[in-house]
This record gives sequence, structure tokens and C-alpha cells, in this order.
Amino acid sequence: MALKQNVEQALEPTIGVGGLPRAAFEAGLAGATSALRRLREDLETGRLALLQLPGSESDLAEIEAAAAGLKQGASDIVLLGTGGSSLGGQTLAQLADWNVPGLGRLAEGPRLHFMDNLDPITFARLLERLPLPDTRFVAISKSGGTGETLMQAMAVLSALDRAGLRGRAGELLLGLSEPRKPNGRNALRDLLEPEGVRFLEHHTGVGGRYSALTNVGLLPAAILGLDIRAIRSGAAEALAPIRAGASVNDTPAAVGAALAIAAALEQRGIHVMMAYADRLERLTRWWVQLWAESLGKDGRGSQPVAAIGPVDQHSQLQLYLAGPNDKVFTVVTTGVAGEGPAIDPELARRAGEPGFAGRHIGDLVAAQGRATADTLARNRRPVRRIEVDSLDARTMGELMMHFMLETILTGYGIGVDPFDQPAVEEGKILAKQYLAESRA
Ligand SMILES: O=P(O)(O)OC[C@H]1O[C@](O)(CO)[C@@H](O)[C@@H]1O
Repeated sequence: MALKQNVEQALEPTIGVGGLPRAAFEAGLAGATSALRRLREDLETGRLALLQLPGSESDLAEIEAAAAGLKQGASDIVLLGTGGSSLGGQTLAQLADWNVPGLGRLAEGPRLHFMDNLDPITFARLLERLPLPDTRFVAISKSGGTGETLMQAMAVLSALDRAGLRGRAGELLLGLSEPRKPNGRNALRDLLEPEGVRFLEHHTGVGGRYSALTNVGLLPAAILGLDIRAIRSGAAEALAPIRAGASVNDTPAAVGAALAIAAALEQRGIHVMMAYADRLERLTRWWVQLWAESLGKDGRGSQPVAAIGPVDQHSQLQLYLAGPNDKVFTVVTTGVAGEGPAIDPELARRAGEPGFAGRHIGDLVAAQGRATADTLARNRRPVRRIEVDSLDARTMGELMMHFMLETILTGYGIGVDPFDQPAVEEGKILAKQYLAESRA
């Protein structure tokens, strides 16, 4: 197991009043114990398909073949899909420098475009500027019925039509969705299959925000040449203690859930994840959806906030240290000490920073991650630390599985169903109604 977790600085006995009381954490551990028992049953009975993924490789060859097919002759690959149909792929893609500040434009191979937000100006300009004959589109939607994705897919077909490329739709597009419902409906399939577009199957037992380790997340990862087997085996590391029947205290995801349950008991309604790596920025956004949609129901749940370091030290940290003490923090660091450019001693002296002499940029970032966690604790703000020695496909798989397990266990512990999202449907129905009315 690469992931190291320490929750001591979240607790009152360590940081004083302001930390989570020991009794609340004990209650959290008790809640996590029953939750863990239920999750282990999920694993043993096979009723939670997500838990079967880490040990399986049977679908990986199909994903690799689809990735190779898409890359063939492609300058650009556009991924349509929103929420869980995009964020897992983005998180993994960032490992390969996608959307890393300063590096995105220097990437080699096909350019990837995740069009997860629907913005008319952006989408129109994208379709105008893309070299359509050399562009591939992947339309991803578990349900097949998400309005944003459907509209984008329709716009793509019309753009291909205008460019005289509609006859090549079967070659230029790929779909990824669940099989048709028993009533025969799946809007995305209804739209694209008559154009000859082939579909990969979305796993029916894995919800969108838990789908990063299925073809939904692994297809973009494979396009970028990431080792998708290593991602799965990293995920298996996070699951291993659960599989082995380990106690709560020896199961990092359960300890994390115990902390979240304790925070709920203590009315700490905000969870901040601050990750010290450009390549974890999308992970924080993926986690926001995972946490918010899984736990925010029946008047329960907590507000997830994404931050990255060190940059957000210069925007959010003042509030975190001296604002209301209503949050729990997770500081995620990677072993970057000794990484990156080394600083010329002469230049360090000239700038009046002799402490920088001969040190690497990674030395400063490592020190900053540690200093932020310790400063939070000194200011009696509950903070847990998560560290991986290095960030690669394997550790990313482990981190993602850790947070999925922790979220499920927290849901079980606070008594909500972590797999549905009934409340968001209301707004979708209303938006379609307003769209119809605005024509009149
Ligand atoms: O993959 P789909 O079915 O298009 O859904 C996209 C997203 O929309 C939601 O259903 C919420 O509206 C998310 O749960 C999901 O990840």
C-alpha cells in the first residue's frame, strides 16, 4: 500500500479544543465498523460491482483496442460527457500532463478535449476550429439521456454534415453508454446508432461518479498511453484491507470515514481537500462530485471544497486558518522532495534566500505541504494528512479507490444511500420545460 494516512492532527487530544473530540472520533469508529461490515458483505456477495473491478482485467484489452482505434490518424479527440462521465477520465488524463498549467499546449499525440461543461460559445468555436476530418468524438453517458451530452452529439453530427463528413460518422464517433432499457430506449444510442456509430457498454452496476476505473475513465487514460493495468492494481491496494478482513483501524478508507462521521456529529459541515500537486487538481474536482452527490441527501452531507497547493495558500489559506472553525481539512502530498530544478547557490544568495541554495523546487513544495498541515493544526483546525511517495498510475488508482471506499463507508455510516442522486432530477425536468416554453 502506497498511501499513508495520519488523522492525529484532526483530534482534540493532539491539537486542543477545536479538534474533533476523542469521543466523537470513537463514535465515528463505531459507525465505520458497521459500515465496513456492510461493505465487506457487498464484496463477498458481489452485489457492488465497483468492488469487483480492481481484481479484474477481462475488459482491458477491449479498452486498449478502442483507444488505439481512436488514435489512428487523429489530431484531436473530443470527449463529450458530463459529471461522472468526464471527471474520472480528466483525473487520470492529468497524470499524462493533460490540463497541467503550462504543459497542455506542449503535449504530444492527439490533443484531448473534455467538453464536460455546456457552453454555447465554447462549443461553437471548438467545432469551427477543429480539423474535423482528423477529429474523433467519444460521446459518454451512462443513462444515454443527459441533455448536455445529447445536444453536443447532435451539434457534432450537424457539423460533420456541413463539412460533408456525415458518411464517416461511424468512423469518427464512438459511443459509450448502458445497453437499452427494457423499454428499448436509450436516447444516445437512438441518436448515434443509425449513423453507424459503435458503442462500448457502460457497466450497468457502476454509477457514473464511481466509473473512473471502468472504460469511462480508462479509455481516455489508455489514449494517453497510461498503464491502465497499474491503475487497476493500485485500486486493488486500497481494497486489500477490506478483502483481508482487517479492522477499522487498519483500513485507511474506514479511518477516513470515521473522521467524516465524527465531523458530522460535531456539525463540521465543510470538508476541504488541498492537494499539493498540479496533477491532483482534477482529482480534487472529481472528489467534489463524488462527495457532494453521494452524501448530500436527506438533510445530511457536508460541503466539499477543492484546493491545490501551494497556489491556494495565496488565496484561501487565510480563511482556513483564521475564519470560522467549521471545517475538516485533508492535505494530500506526494513525495516531491528532491524533484524539479535545483537552485543555483549564487542566484539564491543574490535574491537574499540562502536557504534556497542547492535545493530543488520539490524541496520547497514538500516543506510547504508539511507547513500548511502543521499550521492548520497549530491553529486548532482538524487536519488529516494523506501522502503517496510518488504520483503514478498505480498510486492514482489507489488514491481514487481510497476516496470511493471512504465515501461509500461514510454514506453507510451517516445513513444515506451513497449511490443515488434523486434531487438533481427536478432541475433537469424544469430546464426542459423552460426550453419548451421559451420557443413560444
Ligand atoms: O452519465 P450520464 O448518465 O450522462 O450522467 C452524467 C451525470 O449526471 C448526473 O446524473 C447528475 O445529473 C451525475 O450523477 C452523472 O455523473
